[in-house]
Amino acid sequence: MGSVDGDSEGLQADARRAEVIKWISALIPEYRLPLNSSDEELQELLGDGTALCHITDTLIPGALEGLSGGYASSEQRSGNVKKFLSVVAGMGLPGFSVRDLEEGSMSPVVDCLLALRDNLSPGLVDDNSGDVSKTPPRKKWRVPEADGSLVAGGAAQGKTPSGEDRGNGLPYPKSQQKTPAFNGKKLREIFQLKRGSYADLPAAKISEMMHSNSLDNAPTQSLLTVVNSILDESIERRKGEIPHRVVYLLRKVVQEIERRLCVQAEHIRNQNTIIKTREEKYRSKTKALEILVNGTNEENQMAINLLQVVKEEKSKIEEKRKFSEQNVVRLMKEKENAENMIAGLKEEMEEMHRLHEQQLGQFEVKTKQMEDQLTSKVKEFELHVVQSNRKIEEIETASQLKSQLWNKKENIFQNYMNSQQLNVKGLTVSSRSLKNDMDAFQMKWKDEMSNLGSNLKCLVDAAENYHKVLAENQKLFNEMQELKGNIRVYCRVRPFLPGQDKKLTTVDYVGESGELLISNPLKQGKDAHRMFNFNKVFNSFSSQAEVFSDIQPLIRSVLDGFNVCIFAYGQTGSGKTYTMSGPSMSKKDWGVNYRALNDLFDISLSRRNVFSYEVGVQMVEIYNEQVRDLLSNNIAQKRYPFYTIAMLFFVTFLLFMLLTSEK
Ligand SMILES: Nc1ncnc2c1ncn2[C@@H]1O[C@H](COP(=O)(O)OP(=O)(O)OP(=O)(O)O)[C@@H](O)[C@H]1O
Repeated sequence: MGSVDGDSEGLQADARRAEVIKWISALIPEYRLPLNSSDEELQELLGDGTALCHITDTLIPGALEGLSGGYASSEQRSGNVKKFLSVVAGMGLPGFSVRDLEEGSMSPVVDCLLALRDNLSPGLVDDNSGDVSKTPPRKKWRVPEADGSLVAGGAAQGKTPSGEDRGNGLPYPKSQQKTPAFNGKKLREIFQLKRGSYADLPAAKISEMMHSNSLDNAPTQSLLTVVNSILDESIERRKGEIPHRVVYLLRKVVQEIERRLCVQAEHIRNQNTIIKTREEKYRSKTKALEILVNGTNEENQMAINLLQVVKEEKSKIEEKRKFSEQNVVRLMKEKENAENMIAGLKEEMEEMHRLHEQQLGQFEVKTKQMEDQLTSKVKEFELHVVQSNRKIEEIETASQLKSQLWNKKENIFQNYMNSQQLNVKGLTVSSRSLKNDMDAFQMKWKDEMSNLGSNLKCLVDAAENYHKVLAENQKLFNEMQELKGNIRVYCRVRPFLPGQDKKLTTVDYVGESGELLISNPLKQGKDAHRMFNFNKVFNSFSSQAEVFSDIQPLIRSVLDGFNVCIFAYGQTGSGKTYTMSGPSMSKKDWGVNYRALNDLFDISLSRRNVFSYEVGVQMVEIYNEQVRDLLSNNIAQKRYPFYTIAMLFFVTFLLFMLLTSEK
């Protein structure tokens, strides 16, 4: 029987564990486990307490936050499991020890969780009994006995109507905590009432209770017990009404609870302010520490720099030390050399001393000999002196005579020298003035030469530029001529000759742009008027100069190396000779030929410093297919044959007359 009992107990434990697993899976799907999971698997899920905290947080949001605040003891903060256990204990539910969970004895853990489920989420219980229609048991308000924190019977009940979080317990004044002695007698009586007896409370009793301060002094748990009891009673009675006085009592109790919750909320706000102030302080401290760290870094950097400088100094000192060591070695060598030298010098000195003494002996002997010689010579000299004195006297008298003579000569010479010096001075003055004149002349000459050089340079530059500009100008000019057209046709209308009828003109209109309208009165319609277009039409009043002005630019092109041909064409008497040569030799009447020659000479004259031109003339008349040289006086030579080669006509042996000027 014992083993059967054991098996049935095991089955019960499995079923309970499966229930717990099912509940957890329904509550938090991410913790889903197979229903037939073992104790070990459940232990693995719940072991670190995270899942337990998660479950608590889901069921009672904010319950764990309260525990980490000022209402939880230091032991309760140590771990997630302890937090969970503190909440469970606060709700008056059976708990388990941390060790149970650590050692894998899951039975008390399962019991605890099932109790929690029954207490907080009965809706999640899979009720197989079919009593689904039953009203789920109302979640009850309870106050944890250990720390006095208030725990709501459901997640939704953790909030006040204003949305303020009231999930945490209200701290009671010390005088009120777990001291039923403070509860009034009336209230104790009410708390001791059995279920179903609140409705029957006499109004006088309730009123008395309301007027006393028993509600203010009552612990929150007692107040909640009253609320729970009244609500339970109202549920049990179903449609039965709650007496008005009980409702009044209920409202009063609820108001008291709300007041306490408000006080608690205020307290939490104060705590928050304190925490923020502390946070602010910590921030400022952190900043100060950062500044300190920065300062330390700078000092470190300075120390490193100093170390660097010290290293450099050290290396310099090392170098100096090496240098001084080398110096010492060198000085030692020099000392040795000096000592050797001193020894050599000493030897030399001794040798010299010896030689000196020898020479001294020789000198003494020589001195004696010399003294003897000197005394004999002094005697000779004395004799000589006497003779000399005599001679000097003779010479002095002779010299006096000579000096008188020389003085006379000197005076004469002095006079001559003075006159010569005056002459020299005059010469010097004149040579100086000459020299100054020469210098001034040289300076002037130099200035003029330099001016001449700079002018010459300017001239050369100008000439170079002139050539360039001239070339450019010529190019542009000839391009312009080309643009105007290589072949141009001008028309000149001859005026009526004396005696001609002026009314018979056929020229109707002469346009500015070269249009010429000719009318023919003999014809009708379209043929009565004919329009001709030329480069330009000169009317009967156009002067010789006007006609030449349009041809003039081409003459310049000739001197720039271009070939130009100007010829007049027209019937007899139309004015060709008039236009090309002119009616007379007066300058005003000059035709194109004379004006062209005049221009050729003018331009060649203006360019004479740059170019030299030769101008020549040939004059030919072709009349009745006969060529005549108009410049030749020889009548026999006047006629020349045509040679026709490829449609070009060449005239040979023409007289070429070189011209020097237009005259
Ligand atoms: N523009 C003019 N103004 C005034 N008179 C003109 C003009 N043109 C021509 N004449 C005159 O017309 C006459 C004929 O001119 P011109 O001799 O020049 O003609 P031509 O064409 O040379 O004749 P030909 O072919 O026979 O030699 C001349 O008396 C001349 O003075």
